[in-house]
Amino acid sequence: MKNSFLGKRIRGGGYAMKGAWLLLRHEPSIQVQFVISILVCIAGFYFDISRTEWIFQFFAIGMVMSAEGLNTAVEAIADFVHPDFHTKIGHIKDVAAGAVFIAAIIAVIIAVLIYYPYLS
Ligand SMILES: Nc1ncnc2c1ncn2[C@@H]1O[C@H](COP(=O)(O)OP(=O)(O)OP(=O)(O)O)[C@@H](O)[C@H]1O
Repeated sequence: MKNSFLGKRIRGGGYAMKGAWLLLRHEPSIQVQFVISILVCIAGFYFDISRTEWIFQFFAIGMVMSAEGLNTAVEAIADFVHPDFHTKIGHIKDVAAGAVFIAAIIAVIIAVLIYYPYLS
């Protein structure tokens, strides 16, 4: 079982859950995004948004938090392979942060499209 296909998949899932817990426990940006996610979910229940709106909302939350997690991993790799200042490392980190920025902008647009009709 330990080295079977299923055993490896289950172990991989365990490592992934450990990684998600580490992000939530130690990354301030992920913690902020998690709190914002809870708040928009409360807003979703309050305004009784539709099933489709919930799908887009969860998609936006997943997109931003996944991008942030990958950005954290890129930053950690960059600092590990090259702890000193280097323009290339700066460029790599900026690009990774840019991916989070794009996801966040799209999430804000989705939030406006969902909640504007309920607020106007
Ligand atoms: N080793 C480096 N060499 C060159 N520029 C760097 C280096 N480290 C950071 N920078 C620059 O500083 C910016 C911020 O990097 P940093 O690693 O501090 O990320 P951060 O966004 O502050 O994330 P966190 O708060 O999670 O540490 C980078 O986007 C990059 O422009």
